[in-house]
Amino acid sequence: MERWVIVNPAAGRGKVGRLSGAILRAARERGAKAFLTEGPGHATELAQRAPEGARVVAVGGDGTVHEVLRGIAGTEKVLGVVPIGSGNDFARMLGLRGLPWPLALEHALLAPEEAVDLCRVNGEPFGASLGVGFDALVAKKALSAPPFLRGMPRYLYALFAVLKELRLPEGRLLLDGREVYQGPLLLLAAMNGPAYGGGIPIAPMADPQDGLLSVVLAKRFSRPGVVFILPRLLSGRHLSHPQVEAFSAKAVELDFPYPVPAHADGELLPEARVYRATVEPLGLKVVGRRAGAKGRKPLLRPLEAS
Ligand SMILES: Nc1ncnc2c1ncn2[C@@H]1O[C@H](COP(=O)(O)OP(=O)(O)OP(=O)(O)O)[C@@H](O)[C@H]1O
Repeated sequence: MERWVIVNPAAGRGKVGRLSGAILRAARERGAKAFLTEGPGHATELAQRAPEGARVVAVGGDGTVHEVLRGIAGTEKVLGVVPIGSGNDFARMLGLRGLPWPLALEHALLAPEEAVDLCRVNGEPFGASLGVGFDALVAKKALSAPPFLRGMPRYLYALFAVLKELRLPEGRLLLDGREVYQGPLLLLAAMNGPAYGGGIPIAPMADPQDGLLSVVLAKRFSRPGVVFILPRLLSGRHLSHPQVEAFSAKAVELDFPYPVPAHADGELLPEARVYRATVEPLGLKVVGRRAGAKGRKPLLRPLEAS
């Protein structure tokens, strides 16, 4: 089996760039082909070029994983991850965080494969998360924040800028073809894993092997309402809020009277009026780690057992 390692030097706010020489060397010493990405979209091209059945390891954060996933979804290639990004929610979903990179690389290259659900939105694959509405608006606003703001201050700036001009769209939500909501909508998250945005536990109940999307709907919120729910969201206590509802479904359709921003795995999608998300149960081969994690109940069944 061929092993390809795709390293994004821009991930982890430059950390991957500083380590890239050592990572490429370590990968090649273990018999893998190793590549540095040259810009956005390159990881997808490289992953597409890997031969059928290859193991393709993404070194970086969720953006890198997302790009590699776009290149391998629907094939027999296996996705491995060395999480060194600023957001590592896909790795978190697989129980892969906390290993120093040399061990994470060793694991990604050599550990047995498992399978998780493969999700798509408007045809585009995603690994851990889809967010429509407020959180995507904040991510979009962060792109145009003053350049001297970085990390958390950049997101706080974007959050308050979006809050200032908050206007909730009217949304209509259908789950498995049945309308479950029509009205003002702050955000909708359709999740394969429990967290997005670098560990925000928006859907603590999500299980990447249940063949379902875990859906969290935040309905009518005022500006102070958004500010007050944030600490509850950060500690996973938001689901009992009267304007928040949780569901699970195989198919999610959300439509609006005008285009509303959305992100998949933290990457902004082309803005659309209608978002349709689906799940292919256990449709993605990955190298996970939950089964072996210390003191943890195994959550990912080995491929043979499914
Ligand atoms: N060589 C490159 N130069 C600049 N950007 C690149 C390069 N290769 C990939 N990228 C882009 O880097 C972005 C960030 O990657 P990733 O999300 O993996 O890292 P991160 O540290 O979690 O970053 P962020 O927190 O900004 O999402 C991706 O959107 C990807 O398109």
